[in-house]
Amino acid sequence: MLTRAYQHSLNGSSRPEGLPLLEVDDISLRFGGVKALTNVSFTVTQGHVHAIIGPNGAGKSSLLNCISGIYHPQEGQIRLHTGGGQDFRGKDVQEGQHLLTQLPSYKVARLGVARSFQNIELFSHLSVLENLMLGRHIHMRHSVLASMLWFGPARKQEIEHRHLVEEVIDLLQLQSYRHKPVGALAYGIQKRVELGRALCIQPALLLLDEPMAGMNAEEKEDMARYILDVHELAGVSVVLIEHDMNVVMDISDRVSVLDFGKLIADGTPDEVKADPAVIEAYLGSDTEDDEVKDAERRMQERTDV
Ligand SMILES: Nc1ncnc2c1ncn2[C@@H]1O[C@H](COP(=O)(O)OP(=O)(O)OP(=O)(O)O)[C@@H](O)[C@H]1O
Repeated sequence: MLTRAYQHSLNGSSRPEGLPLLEVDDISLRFGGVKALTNVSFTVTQGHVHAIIGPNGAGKSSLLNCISGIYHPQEGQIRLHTGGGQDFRGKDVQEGQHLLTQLPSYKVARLGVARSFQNIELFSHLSVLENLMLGRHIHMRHSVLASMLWFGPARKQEIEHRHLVEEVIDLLQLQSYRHKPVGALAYGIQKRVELGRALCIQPALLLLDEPMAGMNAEEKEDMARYILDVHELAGVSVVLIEHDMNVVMDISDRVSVLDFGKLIADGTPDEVKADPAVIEAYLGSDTEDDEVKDAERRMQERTDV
């Protein structure tokens, strides 16, 4: 629940809602003989929560790594669309597109593609506030040293960033943990801090890799609510990998399904739930023999180069 009016927009994209924000266009990624992704295409729309689901080893993390510039697919393109609206300062931004597949990960991050990882990647000895402030470094013009010395423009900059960070703390209800070292917090709270740090970037697109992994039912429910707040109140577009189908179906606008590196379905949660290919991928064949044969067949398909 929001407790006050926010001065800063946390959404770093100026694309009007409903327009394509990210286009994954026919990408294929191989590791030696293993086809991690084969001819995968789909579009993420501005203002959507877009889930990527699939059984273990389906290629979900590889796909997220391709979007964030950690992996570079051998074939295909990923385009991030910018502009065509007003940025968070109210300035008109011309429409343009960036080929993420040609950029190293730090340049993809500078375009506002923020991500969280399956394992918590926070500085455990630093406080919640310090971890969140680190999420702002991408926007800081003055050096960390100048900020530490706390003079002139560096001080002004620090105060401005601190305001935004306080709004993220408020949105994610982290007030009571502000000065606690992250390592001392419960797992579910640490995952929330990680979400907060990604949000402090003012992302154009937020990539979340299994934000609810390892959580109990109550923690999952909380996290789902915070993701919805990030989406509905802050207007941030989200790409989410998640194993819990109930959560995915509840909070997603669109779902893409991978199986053995191929896109087998792409649609609304209801369309995907009713898709026979998805049901087969999740439930497998009727008998144990069929299951083994099916797994062998699909593994063979995947390693045929
Ligand atoms: N760096 C790598 N080197 C070699 N093979 C890799 C690498 N990264 C992924 N793979 C392979 O690519 C395939 C897809 O793996 P990926 O981790 O993307 O799947 P996933 O759907 O995220 O799985 P999970 O749900 O278990 O996290 C697997 O066969 C995996 O072993």
